[in-house]
Formats: sequence, structure tokens, C-alpha cells
Amino acid sequence: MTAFSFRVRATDGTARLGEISTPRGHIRTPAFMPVGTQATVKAMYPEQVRALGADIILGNTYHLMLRPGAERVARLGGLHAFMDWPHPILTDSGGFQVMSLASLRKLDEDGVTFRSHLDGSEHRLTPERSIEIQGLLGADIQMQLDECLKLPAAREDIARAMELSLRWAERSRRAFEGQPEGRAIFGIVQGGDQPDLRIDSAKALAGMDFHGLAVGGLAVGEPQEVMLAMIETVEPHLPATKPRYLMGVGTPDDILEAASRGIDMFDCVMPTRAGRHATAFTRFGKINLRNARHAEDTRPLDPDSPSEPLRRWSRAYLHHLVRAEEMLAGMILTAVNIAYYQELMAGIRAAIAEGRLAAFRDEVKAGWAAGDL
Ligand SMILES: O=c1[nH]cnc2cc3nc(NCCN4CCOCC4)[nH]c3cc12
Repeated sequence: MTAFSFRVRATDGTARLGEISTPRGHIRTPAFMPVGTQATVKAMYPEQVRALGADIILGNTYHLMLRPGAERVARLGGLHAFMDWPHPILTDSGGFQVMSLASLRKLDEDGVTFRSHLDGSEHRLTPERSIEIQGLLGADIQMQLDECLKLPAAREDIARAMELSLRWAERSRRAFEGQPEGRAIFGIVQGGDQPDLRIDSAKALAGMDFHGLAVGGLAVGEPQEVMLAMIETVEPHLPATKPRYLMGVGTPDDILEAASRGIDMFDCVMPTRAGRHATAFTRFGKINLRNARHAEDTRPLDPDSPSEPLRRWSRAYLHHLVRAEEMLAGMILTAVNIAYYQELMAGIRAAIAEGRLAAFRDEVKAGWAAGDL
């Protein structure tokens, strides 16, 4: 059974080209993880997600613990068999979605109690239970339970949540012992927009024998420059030999900027959610296919894209599907957006390998700025 490992193959400034090895396959980094919230990347067959370049997907513990239930997924053979995705899966801890989706939440030193947004039933998450759930799902990479505050927030609240998250990091790490060889657990750096608290959190986690570290508590309402400043603040304190995962990020621009600052892994609902809302991400920026200007445009989204979904159909057809509210609109545009995000990641990886990430970044931004064809 292969263990979990990470190798840095090249660097370009603080950016890294790397590869994570897991028993279920390799992950090329910088990597984008499509979000598969309820055991599906919405509107996509798993083989399509793979064919468009994804090495790993994300599953949400909050949703899966409520429905169909972690023990049921385990009885059914685990998440990989359940959804027929044989490649790596990262699951989050559930804490973030408890705070954003559940009702009547009560957070205390030991964990969080909440009511399901589905049927109001009461549930409790502790660091130990979250890791147990992620183990029952069979996740290859598991996340500690943490407390993520929205920004702006008072410094004393940020400090309290950061310190609670460190205590929960210790408990999550201990609870993870005994899981099958090859699985990994990541800690999560908190500290809000406070540089000193960010450094304290990163230093403490660096000493806790995690397989990787996530930078959390960002993309929670702060301006991009604050997010990027916090990444620059913590980067020197993150172990260079372990993957860095920026949670919930982001737009193509966020990803370009954060990868340039040393982030190796990303996840965001943006490409899949936007695909269901008539928006295509392309080399020319975002295109809203609901717009009447596309009604008789026979050109594909991008004739030069390496990915078929961007070459195959006319904008006129996509516009029609959107206006007609056909299911195929969301299916095609989700595939378009997953394809574009993976093309962007492949471009970033190639640019780092060639030591030309800054030039690549400028070229890509110029393409977005030039706008649509
Ligand atoms: O500290 C965190 N801990 C555990 N999970 C997280 C998930 C997170 N997700 C975001 N941002 C998501 C932003 N999305 C952008 C697209 O629209 C939906 C929200 N920030 C996040 C921070 C954390």
C-alpha cells in the first residue's frame, strides 16, 4: 500500500510545481479540486470530471453526514465505490457548512451542536466525530474540525477562534491515528486578517505532524488584497515539504495570484455553480450566455481550446439552451467551466516548470481584459 507523499518538482519564486501521491492516484499541483458536495460534481458524470483533467474532487462532510449518513455510505462501500470515482477524494470537516447552512448552532469547547437544514434534526460535530465521519466516507485527505470566522471580525474573536482551532487540531490529529495507511489529515491555519495570529497559528500547526496544511479563514468577505497579504504572511512559516491548500478559492484570478504565492491546492463551487447559471469561464473572461448578443453567433466559445466542450457547440445553441431552461445548458456549461479551470491549472503548472509564471500570469490577465471574441 503506497503511503501519502508530496514532492516539489520545481519552483518559480514562491510558486511550486509538485505531485501528491496517494493510494488512489497522483495529484498534480497546483491542483484545482471540483466540488462534489453530495457525492456528485453536480451535472457531471465522474468520468467526464476525470477526462477534463481533475485528479481529485472534494466531498462535503456536512451534507453527507445528514444524507445519506456516514455509516450508510460506509455500509455501501465508501464514497469512492458509492459514486464510482476511484481517484483521490478530499473531504472537509463539516464545520464551515454548519456555520453557513445549519440552524440553531451552539458552539462550545468540545464541538458544535446544530439542527439540520433538511429536517431540523439535531446533530453534533466534535473533532473526533468529524474525523470518524471522514474515515467512514473513506476520504483520502481529511480536514481537522476548525472554527472559521467571516471577516471583518474583532481581533479578540479572531484570537479566540484561532486558539480553539489549534486545540481542535490536536484532537483531530489524535483521532486520525489508526486510519488505514496512505490516508492523510491536514491542519487549518486560522488567524483572520491579523498577521501575528496567522503566524502563531502556522507555527503551532507546523509542529503537529500533519500531512499538509490548509490556509483557512479566507475568501470569507475580505478584499483580495487582504487574502493575498495573509498568504504572504503565513507562507514562510508553512513547511516547504508539505502541500498548502487554500480553502474555498476561488476565481481564476484568485488562483493565479495565490499559486504565485505558494499555494498548491484549491477548491471552489464557482465553476460548477456558475455553469448552472448560464456563465462560461473562458480565456476571454466570463461570458453570460443568457445575453441576446449570442442568439445567432455561430462561433464556439473558444475554437482554440484543448477541451472539446469549449469547441463543440455554437454560442447560439448554448444561448438557446439557457433561454429554454434545458438541463443540457447546465451540463455543458459545467463541463466548460471545469475544463477551463483545469486548463488554467495545467498552464500554471507548465509555466512554473519553465520558470515563466509571471509572464504566464500577465498573458492570462491580458486575455481576460481583452474580453470576448
Ligand atoms: O477556514 C475554513 N475552514 C474550513 N472550511 C473553509 C471553507 C471555506 N470556503 C471559503 N470560501 C468560499 C467562498 N465561496 C466562493 C464562491 O461562492 C461561494 C462561497 N472560505 C473557507 C474557509 C474555510
